[in-house]
Amino acid sequence: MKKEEITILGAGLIGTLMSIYLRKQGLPVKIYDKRPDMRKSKRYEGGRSINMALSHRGWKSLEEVGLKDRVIPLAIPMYGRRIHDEHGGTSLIPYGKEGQAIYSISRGKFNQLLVEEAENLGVEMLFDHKCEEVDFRDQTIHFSGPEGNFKKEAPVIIGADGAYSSLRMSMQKQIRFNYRQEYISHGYKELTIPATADGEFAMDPNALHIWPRGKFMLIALPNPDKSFTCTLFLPFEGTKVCFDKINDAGDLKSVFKAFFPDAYELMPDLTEEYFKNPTSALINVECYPWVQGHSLLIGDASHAMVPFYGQGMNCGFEDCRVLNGLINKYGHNSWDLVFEKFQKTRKPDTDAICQLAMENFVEMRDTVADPKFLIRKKIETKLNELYPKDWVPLYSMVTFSDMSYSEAYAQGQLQDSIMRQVMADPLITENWNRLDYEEIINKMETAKAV
Ligand SMILES: NC(=O)C1=CN([C@@H]2O[C@H](COP(=O)(O)OP(=O)(O)OC[C@H]3O[C@@H](n4cnc5c(N)ncnc54)[C@H](OP(=O)(O)O)[C@@H]3O)[C@@H](O)[C@H]2O)C=CC1
Ligand SMILES: Nc1ccccc1C(=O)C[C@H](N)C(=O)O
Repeated sequence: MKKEEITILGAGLIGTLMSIYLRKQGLPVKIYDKRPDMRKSKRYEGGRSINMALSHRGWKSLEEVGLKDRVIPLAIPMYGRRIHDEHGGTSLIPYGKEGQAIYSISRGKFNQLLVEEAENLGVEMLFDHKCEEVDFRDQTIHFSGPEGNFKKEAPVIIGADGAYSSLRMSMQKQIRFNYRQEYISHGYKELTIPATADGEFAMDPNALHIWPRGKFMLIALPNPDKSFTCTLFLPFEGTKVCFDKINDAGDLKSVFKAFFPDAYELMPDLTEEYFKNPTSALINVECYPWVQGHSLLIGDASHAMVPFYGQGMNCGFEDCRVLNGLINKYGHNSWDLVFEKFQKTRKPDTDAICQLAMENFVEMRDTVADPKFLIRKKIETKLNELYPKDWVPLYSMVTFSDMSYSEAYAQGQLQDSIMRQVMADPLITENWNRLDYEEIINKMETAKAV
């Protein structure tokens, strides 16, 4: 039987990785993207990029398509969060066990690598082509491109066209399509800590730096050129420190001097960058179903999450691996079945990670600065050492395993309820090392059985 051509919308990280998976199955694939070819234009240099943190789920997909070794040189390991206090002091909180790290990677070069690999495998790439609308009655796509507007038949469509997906917008016009979007109260601004005059990193390169300040925070992730991409997360308005109240170089300087004094010293271009770079918004999108006829949403198009768990890309890469597994299992001509199974199995997991991503914002900007957070980390690390099968910290389940996100979420809730009881002891700071760890595990097992 002739193999149907698959049309992918979006040449971002997810669309390109999906195309690589499909080509490896011998399927014909075309990708359309509304932007110019990133190899010829400076696509992501808009001052609105947040470095991503590649972790186990992402690496697993890259390994499966044989790309892990080519991505390693683009990525820098970060073994923990380096917390900066208001006086310039720092401390490191490890992410997991010794040697476990998340990897800082910037979007531009990584995306280029995936585009090149896709093209080498025979994927046809059509840049400057915008999907205007999908008509599900006859599976056609309306494009605008350099050759003008045209309509094209597309027997199988995968929408990887991001948080503002055009495929999803067409689905929204169908009946019984559920959609929810939420802009959070905070926005973000990209800033830079450049390499030092002698070409070195200005801070510890193997950590994700956080300046947690309660309602707001600054973070910095390392780049291979020895600079750091920093992201300032502030409320848009309504608080003492917010984007609305920083109107000139003086306002900016007083905020940075008061709250980020050590970072301030390392940012010679702060004023210029701050007023040049846009302030961007952060959106969470949930929708369902993801399927209409032979069209399917994946990646941010189906579940755009806030960036705080560093899982958006990892989750999207896992989407590709799961979808590829289903195609392998049910064959190239069972799209109804494959798409249905995909959305049913995947939706609870993406709901869980969207929720966790929201919650991790509070942890990063606020909780990490509480000395009790460190004690709790120590207790959970010890529980994991003593009972590695029974107690794995939530962060590790999400970041260093491929246990389903929904299972990790449920187990995390359970562990959280036990830890709240443990932490309620007013003498916990002194007593944490003398706790009855077996009793904690038993409590958790009992709660699980209920
Ligand atoms: N670090 C960052 O700043 C960002 C990181 N990401 C990461 O990437 C992950 C995966 O993103 P992914 O799902 O690939 O989505 P992306 O937004 O990265 O990629 C989607 C691509 O589709 C293009 N597109 C949008 N609308 C259309 C259209 N109508 N027709 C054709 N092309 C279109 C987008 O262009 P355009 O961009 O112009 O809309 C973009 O190139 C995210 O979860 C996140 O982790 C994503 C975005 C920003
Ligand atoms: N890449 C990011 C971009 C923006 C905000 C957070 C991240 C993270 O990766 C956070 C990390 N997982 C953490 O929990 O410390």
